[in-house]
Amino acid sequence: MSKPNLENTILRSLNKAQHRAVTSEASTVAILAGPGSGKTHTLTSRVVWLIQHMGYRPSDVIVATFTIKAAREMKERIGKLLGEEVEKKIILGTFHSIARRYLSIYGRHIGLESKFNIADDGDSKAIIQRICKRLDLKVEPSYAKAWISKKKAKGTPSVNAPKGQKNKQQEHPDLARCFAEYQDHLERSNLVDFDDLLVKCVELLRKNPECVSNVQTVLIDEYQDTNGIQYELMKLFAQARERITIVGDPDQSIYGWRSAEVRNLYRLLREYPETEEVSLEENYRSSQYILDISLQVIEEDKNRYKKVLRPVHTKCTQPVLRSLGSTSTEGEWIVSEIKRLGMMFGGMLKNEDVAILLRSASLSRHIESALGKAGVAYQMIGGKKFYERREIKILLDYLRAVHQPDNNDVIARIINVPRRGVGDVTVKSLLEEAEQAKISVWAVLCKHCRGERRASTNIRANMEQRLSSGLLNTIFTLRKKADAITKDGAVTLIDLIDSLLNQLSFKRYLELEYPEEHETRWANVQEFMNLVKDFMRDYSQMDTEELPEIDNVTQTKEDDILGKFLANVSLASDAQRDDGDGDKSSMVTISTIHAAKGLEWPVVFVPSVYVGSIPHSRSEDIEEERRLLYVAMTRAQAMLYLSCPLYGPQGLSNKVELSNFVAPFASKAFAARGPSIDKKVLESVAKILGREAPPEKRVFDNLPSMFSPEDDTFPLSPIDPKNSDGTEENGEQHYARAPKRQRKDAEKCTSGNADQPLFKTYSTTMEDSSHFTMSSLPGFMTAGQARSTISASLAAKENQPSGNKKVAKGSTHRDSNQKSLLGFVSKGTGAAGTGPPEAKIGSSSLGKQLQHGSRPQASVPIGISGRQQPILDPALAQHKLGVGKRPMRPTVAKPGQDGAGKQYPCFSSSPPRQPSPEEPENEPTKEASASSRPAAVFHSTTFTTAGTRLGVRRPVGMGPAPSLDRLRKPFKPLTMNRPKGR
Ligand SMILES: Nc1ncnc2c1ncn2[C@@H]1O[C@H](COP(=O)(O)OP(=O)(O)OP(=O)(O)O)[C@@H](O)[C@H]1O
Repeated sequence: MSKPNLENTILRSLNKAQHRAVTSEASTVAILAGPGSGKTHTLTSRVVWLIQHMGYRPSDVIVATFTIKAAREMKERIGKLLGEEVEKKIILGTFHSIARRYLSIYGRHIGLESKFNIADDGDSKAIIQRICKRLDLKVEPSYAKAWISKKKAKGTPSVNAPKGQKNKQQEHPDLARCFAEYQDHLERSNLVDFDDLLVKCVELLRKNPECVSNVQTVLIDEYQDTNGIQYELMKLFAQARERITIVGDPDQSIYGWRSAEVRNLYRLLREYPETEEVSLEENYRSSQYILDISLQVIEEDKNRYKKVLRPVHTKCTQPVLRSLGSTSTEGEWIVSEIKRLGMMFGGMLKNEDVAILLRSASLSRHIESALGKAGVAYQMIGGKKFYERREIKILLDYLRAVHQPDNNDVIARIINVPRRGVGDVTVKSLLEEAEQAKISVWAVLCKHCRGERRASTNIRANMEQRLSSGLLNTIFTLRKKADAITKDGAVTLIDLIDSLLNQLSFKRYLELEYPEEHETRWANVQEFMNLVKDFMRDYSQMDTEELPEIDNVTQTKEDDILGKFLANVSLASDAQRDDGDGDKSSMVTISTIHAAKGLEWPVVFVPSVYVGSIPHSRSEDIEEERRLLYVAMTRAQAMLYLSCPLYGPQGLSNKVELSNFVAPFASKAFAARGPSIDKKVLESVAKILGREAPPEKRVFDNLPSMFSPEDDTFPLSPIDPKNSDGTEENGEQHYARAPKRQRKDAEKCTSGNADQPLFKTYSTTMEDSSHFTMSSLPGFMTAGQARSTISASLAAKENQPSGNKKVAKGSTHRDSNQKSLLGFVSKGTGAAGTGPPEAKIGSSSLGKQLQHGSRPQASVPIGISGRQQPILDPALAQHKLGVGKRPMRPTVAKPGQDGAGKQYPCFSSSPPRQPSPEEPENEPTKEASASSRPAAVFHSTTFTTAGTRLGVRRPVGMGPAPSLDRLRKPFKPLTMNRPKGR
């Protein structure tokens, strides 16, 4: 590309403020702007401008980024504009990589050999542990390591010469001693740790400014996250000409725990008073709704550096704050919403367009398991998949060994965990010995410990002793316990794992092995316990897995609970495994919020927005937590979903409250459920993403049968089991899972109080089938319904009045307060008003509503007190739909009706009917629309009956596929009116 052309290309892609920043001739330029305002874009353009237009040599330009990913992306963008040859000459990378480059070339000047090695985190930890032990220092090695690192990161004068500077440390004198010894060790070994890369580079450039005498300009990305030593380094890089450009956003400073200093911004403006400040005020990333709501969150921080941020995009859809009953329901809802969006956007939104951003990696388990169950591929950024985390792997290995000790690999992995002084050589010789004797390693160990085999040279007697008192005893004890596990719960899997944790002193083990992150790892262990609890609850209902008995074929009763648990885990982790060669682009991204910085996705979910999660219970800086939520929300381009369960991962003992960062405006600013997707939404999302909206016909044609186009599969007001019937025990069952036996649950529900929404606020055509004439169609009845119908039919023949009598089993008499099917038809009567109100999400409502398990259950009309009740009113029992009769055209909305009613993309199992002029009041009200459901699903019976093939079809006479707008016409009950509120 020729020079003027390139300049044009660059400048054309910029708005006015960006243009000013890119072409500024000031020595120091500070671009301070909000998320999505094009800071990175501007910085990249400035690099190109300075090289192309100002004629700087690429090798005289330093560009420092915060992450390797950001460096890579910037290289790519610059490479495209200037060519790879030019791009390669630019000194572009993270602070650490740039520092390493200088040290390897000029390190000799400060006594550093050019071939120095880098001590990684593990090396540093081991060195410090050895020092503390050797010198008997009275400090925790982990604390000492963190202390040393902090000292270095701050860039204090002591960092270069810690030895002998006794007055610098207020803390324990042993810390200073440890620091000095550690530094001494690194120097003797020609090692440089991560912090030293920066510290030594500062030392080099202070003493030898000529090393950077060529540097024309220095540009820094994500400036708000630089720490003290990085600030010093920036100044030293730029010392020859003092030309610096920084881009940053104080609202996105989220690395305080890594000694990042927001104060560096003020320091820069103070030390370089001539700095030209440019603010970028247009947000190109997010919809207006997303931006507005994110700003509401951050503006609560009254001490922040205020900036203007205007959306360039339209409102699009209102961000969602969804209330769910439990963390597992939350995971399931996210998956259902991802799938719904995929379908309703006709393939325009794919899995790779979705990110689930978590405050802490330990929250990922429910999400991972829901995605795994649904077969949705995902990738993790900023954290390992749950089952791959070290602490979880160890526990699973132990359980596997307990279950099947002859598994050599497992024994080899745990033989020295926790440390038992068994090295690789011993393990190798054990494996060889086992192989020669053709027995398992476990058997070899047992023989050694019983004295039946002589210790080989490598397996010394004292080691045998250690193994027998450690590994062998642990496994033996646990095996006994595992054998005692029974389904009745006298000894449970939880007891077994508790005992395992005790035997291994696992918490202590994590503290010693992972001094800096033992709390997170222990949180994962607790999460693992929750997983086991979930499994145990499910297990008690696992009778469905039994196979029917066959004559003369003996069955073995499967009561191996541990085995079943391990098999479940293996299957789940297999579903979660990255397919190495698979198409990574079709994966949903799960990321920590920290790791999502600087990135963007069309759709973003932020689960577990509750106090304790965000703000995090262990965080010391509440405003940094607020900024984290802000960063998460502003990653979203078109659609943003926040969610909050009633209870945290520990279940009923862990009731949570909506995060105070969103609570004050939750009810006004957020929608309570995912948006309806119509043509307008399709087009506005497409516009934001710069994509082509799919034709409506394609969307429509591809909707599968039994598909609900609305976010209505989960209740808007989840039932709080602790409030539902007063007994926590029941609640626990309720909360844990949607009970398998829906009848039982329905019975429970009928005894609730009318103030609380005992029923789910959603339903499907299938579940409400008993309210439709469809129930009377052949092949669409349960046995119970059939029995009731027959009885009802007989009763109708006898023309018996329903009366007020109590209903006996099998009787066709209705209870006095039970509405007949016709009762539902008559307007304003019956169950109207007893249904739950539309959920209002807010601090007051969240967590107070009742929660109803995780999956839809059959709803039962209020007043029907048990399964014996007739499902159909006698008068209607004889009502038949003529077989083969074509369903009529669904109700067409009248002009002036808004879209608040129900949508109609597919067909109900019930035949549609023509609008009736007598029934204007029966139009669903806004309230009713939440609880009535879209006629979005249909049953294959519809098609069988109508003599059509399976699949989404338009009824005869409907003409071409309706547009999505058309589909959004208010739902009208098809053959009868249902009371409001249901
Ligand atoms: N002038 C512009 N016109 C159109 N799109 C732009 C413009 N400037 C930036 N963008 C687009 O806006 C989005 C956000 O840009 P960028 O990532 O540079 O923002 P940022 O300020 O660095 O965001 P964050 O601080 O959140 O990381 C990108 O998709 C980018 O291509």
